[in-house]
Amino acid sequence: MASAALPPLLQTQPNRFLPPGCFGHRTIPKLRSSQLRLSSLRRSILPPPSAYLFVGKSEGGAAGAYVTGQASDPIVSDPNFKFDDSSSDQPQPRDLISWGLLWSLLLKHKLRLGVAVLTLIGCSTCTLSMPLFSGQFFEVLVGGRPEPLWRLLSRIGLLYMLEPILTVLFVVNMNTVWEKVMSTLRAQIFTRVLIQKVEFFDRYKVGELTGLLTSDLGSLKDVVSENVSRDRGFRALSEVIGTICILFTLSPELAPILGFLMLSISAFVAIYKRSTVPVFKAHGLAQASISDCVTETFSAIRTVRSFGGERRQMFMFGGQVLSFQKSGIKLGTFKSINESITRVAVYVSLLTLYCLGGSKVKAGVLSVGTMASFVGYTFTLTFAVQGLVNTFGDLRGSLAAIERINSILSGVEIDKALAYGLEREMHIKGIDDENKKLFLVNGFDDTTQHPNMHPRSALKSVSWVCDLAWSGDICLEDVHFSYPLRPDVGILNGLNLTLKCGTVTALVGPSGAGKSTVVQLLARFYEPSKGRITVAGEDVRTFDKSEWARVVSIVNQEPVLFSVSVGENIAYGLPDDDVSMDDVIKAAKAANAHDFILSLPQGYDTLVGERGGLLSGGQRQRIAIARALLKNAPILILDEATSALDAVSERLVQDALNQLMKGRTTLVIAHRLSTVQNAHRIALCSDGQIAELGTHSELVAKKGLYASLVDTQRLAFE
Ligand SMILES: Nc1ncnc2c1ncn2[C@@H]1O[C@H](COP(=O)(O)OP(=O)(O)OP(=O)(O)O)[C@@H](O)[C@H]1O
Repeated sequence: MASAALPPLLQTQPNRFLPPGCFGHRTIPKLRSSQLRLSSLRRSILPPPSAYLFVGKSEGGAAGAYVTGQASDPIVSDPNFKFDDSSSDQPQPRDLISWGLLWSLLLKHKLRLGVAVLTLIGCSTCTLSMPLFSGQFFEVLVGGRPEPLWRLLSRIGLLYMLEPILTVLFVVNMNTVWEKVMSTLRAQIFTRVLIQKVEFFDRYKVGELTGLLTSDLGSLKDVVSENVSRDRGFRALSEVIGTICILFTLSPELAPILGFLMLSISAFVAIYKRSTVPVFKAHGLAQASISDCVTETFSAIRTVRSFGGERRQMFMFGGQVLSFQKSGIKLGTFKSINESITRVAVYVSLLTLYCLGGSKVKAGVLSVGTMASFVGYTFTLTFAVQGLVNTFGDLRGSLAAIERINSILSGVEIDKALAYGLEREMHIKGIDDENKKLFLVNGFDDTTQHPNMHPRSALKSVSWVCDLAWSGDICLEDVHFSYPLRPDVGILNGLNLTLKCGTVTALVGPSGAGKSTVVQLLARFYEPSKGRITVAGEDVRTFDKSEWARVVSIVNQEPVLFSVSVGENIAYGLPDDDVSMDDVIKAAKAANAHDFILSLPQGYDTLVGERGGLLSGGQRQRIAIARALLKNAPILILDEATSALDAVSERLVQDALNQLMKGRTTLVIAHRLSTVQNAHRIALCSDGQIAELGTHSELVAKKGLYASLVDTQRLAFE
């Protein structure tokens, strides 16, 4: 099909294939006051403003043009386009968080940064002037300075007034800039995790990923927000530099003593820097495993209870707490050694200063005032150097956190078909608010920020995927597949299966045969390693994944609900649209869920608890069906959707499913063969292939594996 003949991506068109009673998401009216607001569920990630008109060239010379400003999607298709995710379009891994990136994010707040720098100079100048005024004060007292005392005191008073005002301005501005930078980083890292391939989530635990966004980014945040006080961070640095300059001006002979102090401390800091990295790293990892253990324990609390696993979980948690404690103590020891060495260096310097300076004052070479200033500056330097060392410690922790984030997220596991589709949508569905700006960062990530340069800009137009799915068969052609984490184990070995349009195909077979794997491939959580999946003859890889997600609905044994209200869970069927309450109720009625929802304490506003834990299995299932009804996708996958239910719930859910299946291309996976005997076709999957195919009676008559499975189940029932 030529892309030019395709309907524009944004064109609002009623779906001619909609079964009666279902809801086309393009035609849902705008949000009214009585409608659900889904702001808590909706998040947007948006493109660079510069990207509204561009022409790109994919790697390997595949040309692709993409003009988003015209509310259409004439993505030029390249007949030679290769669907190889693994080779040519893989960018070289590079650090996700780099100094360059942080700098470019900071520069987005030039004005505030400018104010922060000026106020930093101002308050540091005030601080640095104080010992000088103390010296003058002593000079006036001993009569070495002819200035009246009140004039000097009024100048000191002005200084004392200015310093806190400038400090407030510095802290507020610096903090605001950093908070904004951190929000952008958080949003970008969240997005980066979100668009990883599914195997990434097989590899990393939720706790580890949570740790990236909480503790790791937290330590990066602290490096500035915890270091804006007087004796830390930039102020400490400016005070160290300023103090040394003043000391050299006041007394070129005494200043080298303090210079030596600085050198020795800097040398220590350098050694400290090298030696504490592994300790910080271990500390961060220990913290991540604590959060991992907490997440796992509490999310599986019922399993823990039912097995009496509390003691085991306690010991597991205790072990992790102890290793966190161990690394924390080690870290503390490093810090204390550092502090002591700093202090020793300062005390030695002070003592030297008293000896040398005292003798110079006695000899009349140095005034009492200058000597008093010198002592004052030594203390200023003491605090500033200590603060600087602490800041270096925090910086070390942050560098270790950045290293952790980079080591997890700088790989090349981005699901490019998903990222590209998401990005393309963001070009179109702009939301002009602060939320959008969080994701609008030029140059943050090559893969997601420059769709014009993306090899996938050569993908064909996607706007007709829905039409194809409503009208064409789905074919799995010679599909081979191994899970990325177990590449040597072949799960599907040349599987061929056609899901005829608008009919129900059941996939049955022994446990481990690969039935759910077929579902994962149809949902495009993974792509086949060989062979292809087509819709009306088109390879599904020609469509971006976010568009494909709109045409496939999955209802499985354990539907996951979000911890929001019942209504919002149903409306999640169309997460990007404003869904009216009427449509939610219609979907709930069709799913046999309306009556029980009304009996809940707050009806559609009742919160369902974490993962829907406040509802029964059957209720959760019917809400999931209502959600799928609202989604109105042409392809429906039911993966053991009723297997966990009792007889009454099963009947209610089955009625709802019958409603949902009408007119859709449906794949049903079930162990209980009685639930699929009315399917138009039954495919028996064995060893990653379709071994038998036909209607129930055909397969029973064949007396093959299916017939023996039926017999086994009948015997078990009797
Ligand atoms: N994410 C994964 N990574 C690695 N291997 C996996 C993964 N998921 C499933 N497998 C393996 O793939 C094989 C097929 O699993 P699949 O879930 O498709 O079987 P099934 O036919 O649906 O089984 P059942 O009827 O018991 O649900 C199994 O051996 C399983 O261990």
